Parts: sequence; C-alpha cells; structure tokens
Amino acid sequence: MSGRLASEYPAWKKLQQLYDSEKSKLVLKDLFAQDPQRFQKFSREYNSPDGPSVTFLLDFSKNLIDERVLSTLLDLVREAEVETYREKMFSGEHINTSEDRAVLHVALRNFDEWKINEGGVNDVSSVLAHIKEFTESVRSGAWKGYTGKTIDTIVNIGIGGSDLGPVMVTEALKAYSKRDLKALFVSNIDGTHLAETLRECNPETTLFIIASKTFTTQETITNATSARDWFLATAQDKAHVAKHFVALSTNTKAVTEFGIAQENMFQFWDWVGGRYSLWSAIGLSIALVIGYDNFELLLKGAHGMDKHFRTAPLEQNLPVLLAVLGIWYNDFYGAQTHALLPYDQYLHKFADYFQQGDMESNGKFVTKGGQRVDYQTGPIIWGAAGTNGQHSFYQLVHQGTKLIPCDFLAPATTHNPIAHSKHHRILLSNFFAQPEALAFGKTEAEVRKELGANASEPLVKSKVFEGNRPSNSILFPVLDPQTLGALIALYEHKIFTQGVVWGINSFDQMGVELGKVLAKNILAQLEKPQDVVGHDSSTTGLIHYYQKHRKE
Ligand SMILES: O=P(O)(O)OC[C@H]1O[C@](O)(CO)[C@@H](O)[C@@H]1O
Repeated sequence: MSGRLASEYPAWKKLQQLYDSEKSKLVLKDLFAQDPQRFQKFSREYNSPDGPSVTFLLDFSKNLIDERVLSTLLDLVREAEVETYREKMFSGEHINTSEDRAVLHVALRNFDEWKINEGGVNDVSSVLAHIKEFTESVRSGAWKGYTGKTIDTIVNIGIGGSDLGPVMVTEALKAYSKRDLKALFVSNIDGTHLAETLRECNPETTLFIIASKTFTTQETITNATSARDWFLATAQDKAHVAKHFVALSTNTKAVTEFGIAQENMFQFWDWVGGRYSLWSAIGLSIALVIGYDNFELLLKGAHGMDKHFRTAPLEQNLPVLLAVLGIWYNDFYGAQTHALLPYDQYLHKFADYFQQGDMESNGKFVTKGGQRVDYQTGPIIWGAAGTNGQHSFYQLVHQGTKLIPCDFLAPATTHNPIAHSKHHRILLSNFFAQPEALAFGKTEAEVRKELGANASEPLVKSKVFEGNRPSNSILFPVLDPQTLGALIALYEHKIFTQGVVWGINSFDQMGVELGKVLAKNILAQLEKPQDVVGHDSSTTGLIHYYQKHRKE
C-alpha cells in the first residue's frame, strides 16, 4: 500500500534470481526424499488465540519452495511493510486512499474492543443487538406478516457483496439452519431470477431483505421495486410493507424514500467494503437462518483469525504464508489462476464467494501511487466442490499445460455421517489422494511397468503424470460457524497481504464502473433504431439485431 512497485524491492529481485537458478531443483519428489522433516517444517496448526475454539492444519509442504525461498518471500513482506499497513488497517487509517476510507471489516467482529478511530465503530454493538432482537422475533414466530401469519420465507435481494457472502455462508452452515425458514436469494437483474423466486413465495409469509450498501445499485433497486409491486398486488395497502420489507444499508435517505421505515433499517458504514460485508448488517439473512448465537460465533471465529494475523510472527502467520505462496506462483512461475477446492458440499459456494473477494480486491493494474505495474497482480480464482471437480476439470489440472496452484479444504468429521460415514471416508480419501497425485505424479517407468512390454508408446506417454504441481491442504475438525469465520478471515487477510506487496488498493472497485455507465446510456437508446448513436459498428449492429427480433 506504500504504492511502490513490488519489483523494486531487493527481495523481489532475489526471488527472481532464486527462481532462475533453483527452479530445476524445486522438485517435490526430491525435496521430500531429501528431508524427512519437510511436513513438520512446512505445516502449521492454527489454534484460535481466544474466543471459541478453532483449530485446523495448514499443510503447505507440497509447494515448490525450500527454506531459502520461503525466507526470501517473507523478506518481501517485510520490505513491503505489510506489518505497518496491517496496523494502519486495524487502527482505522484511511488505507483505501482513492475513496478516502478506512477498511474496517475487522471492527465488525472486534470483541476485544481494540481501540479504533473511526465514526460508527462504537455503534457496531447496537446494530448487533438490533440484529439479535429482530432475528429472534422472526425465528420465534413473534414477528407476524400483515395477515397475522408467521414468516416462513426470507428473500435477500442484493448483488455482489450484498449477496455472495450471505449465499455462501447460509449454504456452508446449512447444518445449523432453521429448516422451516426458507432462505432465497435474488441478485441478477434478469427478471427470471426474481420471477422464479417469487413462484416459491407467499406474500403473507415472506420477508424481503433489501441488501445494498449504497441503495443505488440498479439491479437491487429494480428487483426490490418489482418485489414490492408483487407484494402490494396482494397486500394492497402500502402500510403492510413495514411488516415485509427491511433494508440493510448505509444510505438512510434512499431507504426511507423507498418506503422502508427507519426502524426496519439495519445500519452499516462506508468503511465496510461490499465484499467484506457479510459480518455487518448484510449478514442479517445469515443470522435469520442459523440464529444470532451462531452468527456471533462466526464473527468470533473471524476475530480469532484477526488476532492471529495481527500478532503472529510472519513465519507462523497463516494468511501471510498463503499470500507469499500465491505471489511465488503468480509472479515468478507465471501461474494465471488459483483453484479453491473444498471437499465439503456445504462449501460449494466458497470459490464463487472468493471470486469477488479476491478478484474485485486485487484485479488492478495501477499501484496506489498511480504507476502501471510491471508484474502480475491478482490471480483468477475459481473452483468447485470435490469430488465433482475431479470428474470435470481435474484432467487439465493433472496433465494440462498450465500450472494451477490449488487449495484443498476438508473437514475431518461430516455433519451427515450416512452409511456410518462411508461417504465421508471416500470423500476424504480423494481429498488426500489428489494433492499426492498432483505433487508426485507417475513416471514413464512406472507406467511401463504397469502396462507391460507390449504397450504402445503413445499409450505410455498419455498415462504419465509429470507431477510437481503445488497445493495447500487445510484440514479442520468440523465445519462449524467459528471455523468458517476463521477460514474466511484467513483468506481476507491473505488478499490484504498480497495487495500490500503489489502496492495496489485492494479496497476500491473502479473497474466495475465503465460497464455500468455504458449500460445506462444504451438503456436510453433501446427503443428505436434511430436512437442508437455513438457506438462502434459491432455494438450498433448487436443493438439493431435485438430491436429487430424482440417481441416486447
Ligand atoms: O451493496 P451495493 O451498494 O448494492 O453494491 C453491490 C456490489 O456492487 C459493487 O459495488 C460492484 O460490483 C460491489 O463492490 C458491491 O458488493
């Protein structure tokens, strides 16, 4: 965040030299053979420094590193002053310089009452109390709809950070959910999303949660307005809106103008970035689904990780370790992507969530100082739940021409031990096998031995796994709210650390603006062909084709 080019740091230059001279020696098979202590050296157990107990193992021994590479990567972190900028974040300095804002999602889970200098920070606990009171009222059935019926469906209307966090967490913690309260999410402006969702709703028993930090986002306001029209078509009286619509926002004026009473608005602040907002009022749908106490455990689990990130030495600091490993592949090995592969069906939205979390944060080509970077910044994040991915894209991960660093995540114990946990044992055997296969592969000699002397050359070659493909493994006892909180915070701080090293502002999102502006202009031109002006021939041609073929 100093805004310096990462490539100017001495450690960066040293890493380049190490890569050039040592790459051929960084072969996992040899590194493990040479050092029986490799697993012990390159794995860490996390134990929450306080709060609810969270523990997990991060095994990063299957990475293309040795001690020299790791210590140079950590030198890079020191030279980039990550520790200084980390303190600036925790103390409320305006490190989001382009928007002149503090970055304080950590203040939303600050159960230690670290002193933070920023307006609104002291109101966090009263918003949490509001969330607690409201969720208990809805979950107990005390909150009634306009005809006196209990709420049985909630619909969160929001997009980006006002959708992805609640979706991911409510899915991840489904085992803790109130099964008779249906949670639905509408994000896309495509009317199909709202229409199909409303088919599952009864206006008498549905609560709409309009989640928008700005309360100006076109998709959300349009969906919310149409949802309100749908509701009023049955309820008739606008006064009934109060029982069925609440808002999560920083924009009181726009919320009240929409017709939502101020007491039904849950406040947060401009220092909460959209993609870091599930800990704020944006998490209301989470609290409704899993109960306030579990929501608080989620926050406390994250706070434990905040404390670890803030205080643990760099060599032990898990977000920092994940960050530097990512930098090693992204900037020296030329890896373009990073895969998140949870072996837990409950985490099937984890990669989707961190697509925004990481790519909106670190997908930037200009430093905070305004210079064009001369290296790669944020990777492309993708992934899917195991074992589905194995039957889809793992072929390329194992034998393709691209290097894809992977994070494998899994719980030791399942919430659903059906068939005496047979399913889970099979799942975990895959979780253990995939990183092993990626790292160690299968040699030509092994293939020949297996196939026998008569095997054709092309067949032998096609069955060779080169190996030496890196991965991290994260193994935790069970996916509970506090562990999930810690894991999300782990990745948040990884993203922060990488952003500081790359010298970029991880907390604005200027790159999503241009498309929005152009769409607004085009929307005004869609009626008549003669209105379509000021575009290139391709865009004009596409709009004309649409105008020719549309029915309504
Ligand atoms: O909560 P809001 O203000 O509706 O914004 C939704 C999303 O839009 C963005 O600004 C851009 O995609 C995200 O950063 C944000 O999470």
